[in-house]
Amino acid sequence: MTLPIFLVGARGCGKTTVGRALALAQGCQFIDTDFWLQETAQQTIADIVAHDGWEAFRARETDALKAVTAPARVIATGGGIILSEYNRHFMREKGIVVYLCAPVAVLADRLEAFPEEGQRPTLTGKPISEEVSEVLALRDALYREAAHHVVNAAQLPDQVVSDIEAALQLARAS
Ligand SMILES: Nc1ncnc2c1ncn2[C@@H]1O[C@H](COP(=O)(O)OP(=O)(O)OP(=O)(O)O)[C@@H](O)[C@H]1O
Ligand SMILES: O=C(O)C1=C[C@@H](O)[C@@H](O)[C@H](O)C1
Ligand SMILES: [Mg+2]
Repeated sequence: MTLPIFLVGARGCGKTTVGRALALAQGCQFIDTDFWLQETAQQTIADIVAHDGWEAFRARETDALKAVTAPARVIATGGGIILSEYNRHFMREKGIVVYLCAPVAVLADRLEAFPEEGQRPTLTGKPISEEVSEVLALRDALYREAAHHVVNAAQLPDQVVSDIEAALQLARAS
């Protein structure tokens, strides 16, 4: 049985982008909790948060995580999935968790270029660079706590995929 691979990390670290490429390289199915949740709800995340609040969104996110978890899948998660202790333990128990780690400046540049506000409503009400810095400072330790592997996500997507595959291979061999 091939364990599911969960990609975690900040908004803009490339979980969706790298996840698609990794799934292709591994011959696995690709699933994204944000996409699954929005499709199932027939609403954007911004609409869910505006109508029901962040707490309701977080509950739906845990439901999405549980629903999409299956063998032979690469699962791109939402940036805040690690806020829940339940989710952190669930991912570590059920599969292999990879933290795509990138510095604030790289994340902020990507999010400024591709804001996708329907999927990424503001978390703090502050400008992007300030928000990324503040949120990453709070979450970095949680991404690391959840992760079996940490990779440098500031590289080109193909290089990030190669680094993940190398980490998985090394772990399998040891
Ligand atoms: N390694 C990379 N190099 C250059 N650009 C990238 C890389 N990874 C992602 N990007 C770009 O950054 C933007 C955000 O990437 P992506 O949507 O994959 O991030 P994410 O981690 O899934 O974010 P979220 O947590 O909001 O779902 C995209 O427009 C993508 O093209
Ligand atoms: O970092 C976050 O808290 C979020 C990231 C996105 O992937 C979405 O899951 C949502 O906008 C929340
Ligand atoms: Mg994504």
